[in-house]
Amino acid sequence: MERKDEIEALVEENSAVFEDVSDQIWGFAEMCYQEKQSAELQKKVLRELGFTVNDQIKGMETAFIASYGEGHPIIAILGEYDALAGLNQEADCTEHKPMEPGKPGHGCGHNLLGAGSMCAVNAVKKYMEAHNVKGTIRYYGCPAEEGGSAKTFMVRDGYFKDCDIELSWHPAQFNYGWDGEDCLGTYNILFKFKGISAHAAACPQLGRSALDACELMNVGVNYLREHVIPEARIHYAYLNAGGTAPNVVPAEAMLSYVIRAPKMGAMYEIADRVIKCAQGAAMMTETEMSYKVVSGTSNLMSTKAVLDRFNANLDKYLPIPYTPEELEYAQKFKDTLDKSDEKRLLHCIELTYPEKSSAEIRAMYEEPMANWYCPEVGNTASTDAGDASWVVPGCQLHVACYPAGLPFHSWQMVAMGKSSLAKKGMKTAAKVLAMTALDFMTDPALLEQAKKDYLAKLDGETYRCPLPDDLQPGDKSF
Ligand SMILES: Nc1ccc(C(=O)N[C@@H](CCC(=O)O)C(=O)O)cc1
Repeated sequence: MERKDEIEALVEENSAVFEDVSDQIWGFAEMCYQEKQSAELQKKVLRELGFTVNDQIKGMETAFIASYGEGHPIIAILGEYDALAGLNQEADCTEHKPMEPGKPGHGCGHNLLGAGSMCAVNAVKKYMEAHNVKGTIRYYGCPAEEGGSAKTFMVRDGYFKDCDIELSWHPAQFNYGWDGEDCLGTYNILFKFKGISAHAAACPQLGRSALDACELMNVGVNYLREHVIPEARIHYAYLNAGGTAPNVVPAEAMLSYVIRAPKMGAMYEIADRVIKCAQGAAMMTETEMSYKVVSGTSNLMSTKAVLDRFNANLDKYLPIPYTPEELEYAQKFKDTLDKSDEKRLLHCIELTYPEKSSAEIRAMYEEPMANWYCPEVGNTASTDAGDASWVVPGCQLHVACYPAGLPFHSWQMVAMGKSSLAKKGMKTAAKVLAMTALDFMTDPALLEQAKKDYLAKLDGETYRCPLPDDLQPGDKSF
């Protein structure tokens, strides 16, 4: 049997357990570093399948590394399983309908993400056993992708040091290996202002408002936005607005800023300018300002040889065999979307299929699911898998689990997370990941090429970890 068919069979025959893991994690919906049940379930399943589990990962109770085999090549497949705040939603429901309002939900498909990667390492293990393949396959159980940058800590603390290749995937709206060009590095800084409280009517002249300082900082940053590269993003939230009483001058207030840019150098420069806005605001209001970096991720450095293998293997498993019912289901969710994104999506298809007429492009766009290869451009996102890609040759795969245009971090994405359609995407991802892992495990020349491509991509740059040396995972105390 061809390897492609053998992997297909291994994924399909063993998929029930991973579909169940995905559904259970969807239900747990645990956030940033609190993924206790999600991690326990995955460790239990992987141990039962014959993997050795190391869960003594520095500072992270919900991280672990499961491995099978020994020696090089060591291939890492990364998994995530954290949920997002406030996105709770009833499964399969085409209207926004929280089951428990305010509770978290899997709005970025991480229930499928971790389970799909587990499904891939299991298929690789079974293939290695059957064909006596030498090497090591690992599953990296990575918590807190959403704002916790767990992988960045794992890179900083040396957990990727001996890997030869790292592979990841993300549930998506299109099918493609990600070249990482529109991936942005992130830097999360907390700003604290200390003022002096006073009676706001009796002695306002004695008060110094920390809230005013925050507002002036935000105004300063609003002006700054015009003078940074257009790809940059600067977003913020109030963590403490200084209280709820207008008649008390707020003595303390706090902001959380996330600065993003496609190149790390540009990101650090913009961060320095944001800090200047904070200093200026403190000077204007005679308050004291301090700041702390609490998380950070690097842009994705896709290795060409890995990207090419992802796309070649994706081609082997597309189109995904959806049933008419699944396509009808997808269309119902597609109908809930804002049409204003249409131009960008049509443009993505045009770029990939320049030989097609505009009527053909439109017809492809109108399909309920994008069941073909097409890189999505302009959907800028960040990921802590970026840090892994700076230290090990690797890449991130995208497989459609949702219709084109369905936004990440939306109630629709939560609603579709348990569907058979999304699970077909998960299984397709597992097949492509497993095939790609085996390509690198069994072909030394290809592995060598990946190392060359990785160095070429770095082009002499070295990795600078965006996290302070002494920062602990999940520590947002300030
Ligand atoms: N292939 C993808 C990878 C990451 C994301 C994503 O939404 N990431 C979050 C998390 C960012 C972080 O790492 O802190 C974001 O951009 O806000 C989306 C698609």
